[in-house]
Amino acid sequence: MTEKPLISIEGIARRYPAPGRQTTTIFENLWLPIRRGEFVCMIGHSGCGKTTVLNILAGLDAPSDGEVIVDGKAISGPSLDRAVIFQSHALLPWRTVLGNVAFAVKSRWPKRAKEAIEEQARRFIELVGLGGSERKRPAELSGGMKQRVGIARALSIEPKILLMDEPFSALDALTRGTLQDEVRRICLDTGQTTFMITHDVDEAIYLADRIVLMTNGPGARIAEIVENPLPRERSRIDLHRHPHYYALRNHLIDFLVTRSRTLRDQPADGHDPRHPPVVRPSAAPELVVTTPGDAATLPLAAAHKH
Ligand SMILES: Nc1ncnc2c1ncn2[C@@H]1O[C@H](COP(=O)(O)OP(=O)(O)OP(=O)(O)O)[C@@H](O)[C@H]1O
Repeated sequence: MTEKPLISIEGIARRYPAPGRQTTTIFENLWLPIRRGEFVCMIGHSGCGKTTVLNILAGLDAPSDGEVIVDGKAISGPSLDRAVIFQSHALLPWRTVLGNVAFAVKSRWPKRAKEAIEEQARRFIELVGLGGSERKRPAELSGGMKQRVGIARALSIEPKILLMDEPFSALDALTRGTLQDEVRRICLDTGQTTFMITHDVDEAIYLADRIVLMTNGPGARIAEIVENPLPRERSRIDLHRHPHYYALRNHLIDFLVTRSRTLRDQPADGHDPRHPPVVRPSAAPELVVTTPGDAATLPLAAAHKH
C-alpha cells in the first residue's frame, strides 16, 4: 500500500476485568490500514470483538493497547467525521423523516441557514429512495424505511468514514437486497470509505473490496485479509456467475466453519500480526497469497495453512 491509508489500526487490543483479578483479552494486536474510498467488511464469530472494533473506530470505546489513526490523528472520541449506522436505527420518534435527517445536518453545520440544511437533508432522503415521505414520523415507517432514514442521516453529514454494524440484518431478504444495492451505489459514486460488520458471507462478497477474517475469541486476531477478486462493477444478481465467485464463497465459509477456531488455537507458522496474510481466492488452481513486501504464490493447500 503506497498511498497513505485514511485509517490505520495500529496494534489495538481490548481487555476487560474478569473474576478473580483476572483479565479477559477479547482481541489483541490488530493491525489494519484502510485506504480512502475502500469498502472493508469484517467477518468473525459472535464474541470475537467486531462491534468493539467498530466502537473504537467510532470513538465510542477506547482500546486497552494501541491506537487508531485517522487522517494522521489518533482517535480520541466521537467525531462527525465518522458516522455510524447500527442494526437498530435509533431515530428520534417525535421528529419527521426530514426532521431526523436535518437534525444531523444541523449538528454538522450549525451555522448553515435552515433552507440550506433542509436542502441537504432532502438530497439524501431522495438518494435513499424516500422522496415523498419527508413528513412521516418513524412510527409510520416500515423497518426498511427506518433503516433508509438511518442511512440518509449518516450520509447527509458527508462523513470521512461510514461505520456500519450489521445494518441490514433485521430486514427481510427483499428489502435487504435493495438497500445493499443502494448503499453500494452511493458508496461507489461518492468514494465513501466504509467499514462494515456482517455475518452474511454473500453480503460481504457483494459489497466489500476486502474482507477481514477474525479468529474466534477470546484472544481474537486478524487471521487473514481476503481481497475480493470480483470486478468492482458487479451486480448482485449475477455474482454467482463470476468464475471466482465460488472459490471466494467457499474460502469464507471454510474459514467460518473450521479455520476461525483452529487458527485461534494454533496460529499459522510465522504469523505476523502486523502483516496478516492477504489472500485472493480464484477459480484457478492457485491462490495468490501476499504479505506486504513479500509476494508469493502458494498452492491452495499451502494457503489454507495460514
Ligand atoms: N463492558 C464489557 N465488559 C466485559 N465484557 C464485555 C463488555 N463489552 C463487551 N464484552 C465482551 O467482549 C466480547 C466481544 O463483544 P463484541 O460485541 O465486540 O463481539 P462481536 O464480535 O461484535 O459479537 P456479535 O457478533 O455477537 O455482535 C464479548 O465476549 C462480550 O461479552
